Amino acid sequence: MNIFVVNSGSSSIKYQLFRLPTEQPVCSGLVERIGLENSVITHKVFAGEQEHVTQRTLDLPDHEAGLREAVALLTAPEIGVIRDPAEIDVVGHRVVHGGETFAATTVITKEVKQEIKRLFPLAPLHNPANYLGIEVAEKIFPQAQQVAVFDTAFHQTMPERAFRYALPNSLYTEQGIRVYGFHGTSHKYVAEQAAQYLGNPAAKLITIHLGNGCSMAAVDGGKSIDTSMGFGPLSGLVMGTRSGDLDPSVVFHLVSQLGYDVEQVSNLLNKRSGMLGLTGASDMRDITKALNEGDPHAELAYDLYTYRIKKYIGAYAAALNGLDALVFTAGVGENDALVRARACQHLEFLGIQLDEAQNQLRSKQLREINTPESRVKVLVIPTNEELEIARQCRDLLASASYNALS
Ligand SMILES: Nc1ncnc2c1ncn2[C@@H]1O[C@H](COP(=O)(O)OP(=O)(O)O)[C@@H](O)[C@H]1O
Ligand SMILES: CC(=O)OP(=O)(O)O
Ligand SMILES: [Mg+2]
Repeated sequence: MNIFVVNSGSSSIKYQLFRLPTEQPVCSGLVERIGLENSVITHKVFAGEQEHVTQRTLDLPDHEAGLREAVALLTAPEIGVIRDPAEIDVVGHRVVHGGETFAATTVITKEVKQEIKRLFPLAPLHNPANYLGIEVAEKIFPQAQQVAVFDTAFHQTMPERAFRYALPNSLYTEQGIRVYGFHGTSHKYVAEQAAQYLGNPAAKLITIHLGNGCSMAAVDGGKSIDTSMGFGPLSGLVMGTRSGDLDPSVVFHLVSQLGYDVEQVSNLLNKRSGMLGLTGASDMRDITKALNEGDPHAELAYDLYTYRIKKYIGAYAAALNGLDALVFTAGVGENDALVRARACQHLEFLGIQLDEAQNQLRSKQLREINTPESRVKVLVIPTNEELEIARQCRDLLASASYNALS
């Protein structure tokens, strides 16, 4: 079974082609800096231990252009891994917001697409990109089964005290206003990897996903019990362009005193805040460069970003009533040693001791970056949302409920 997985992030598209039951991908790719100057597509084809890399710098104005470029490489005469798009049996899509409707992986129908569309206002940076990915994939792979895997699904195990807001009950019961949580596919994947590494399925973990969007989860025995994003992917940590936690009074002030309308508030908090608002750049590599050049805005932004992570570590250690490991993952979490060092600074009282030399080492493998004495393990685990999505597509299509339907 050929499963092509499409993960449309807010600034990137990641894709992998799996020929199941083999879990090693046939090829993978990353389209970065979509909508910015000099987008880059990096396409890797795997053959045993060998890896053939093609990289192109070009201007990709949107996700559609990015996905079309990826498919051109999939079928390219010399490096192509398929001859015809018809060889793809299943396209697995990451969909960020599934609301209350989707607690599990779902075959995409017209009704499912309508619901994903209805949720646009709750995830304005993501669901439109995910939806577009589905529409483009339906055109390119018309014979394939299209499947959606939702970021929100993993967090459905949260207890009510964690997922409810202190608002009138009817806003939850009638309008579905509650914490949903996001990046669930990534939190689930790295939490499983960590539990396996620790040899402890009951491990108490804090998973820290730092990409363009950032979130943390408290995971107890494989179940999410709390997470930092909420009704939409806007609350919690400081992100590339999103503010994270904010007193709603700021919104009242923007509207009543500064004349903002809803669209402008959403645009400000989703697209012009976070690291971009503080430094003028949203990509952490650009901010690190500014930091190294002594830019005071970059210094403050780093401080805010890492202090927020540290506060959530404290909160989740309390929520979990103990802690076995911290797990850093995603673009920033896997690569930025300074972020990890500052987020873990002065947490010795919680049993967290980072080993500075281990922290500096670069690797694409799971690694331990705590000192030997550290009571809590600090792990860097490369996330693999695409593999997790492929597994869920496989399980859904093999399930009795799917086969009863078809
Ligand atoms: N080597 C690196 N050092 C620091 N940050 C990095 C590095 N590589 C990637 N990043 C950062 O990771 C972020 C993107 O993470 P990613 O998980 O790919 O995001 P998304 O899936 O939300 O698009 C960007 O801020 C980028 O600068
Ligand atoms: C939900 C979310 O923030 O996703 P991303 O990190 O891909 O932007
Ligand atoms: Mg991502």
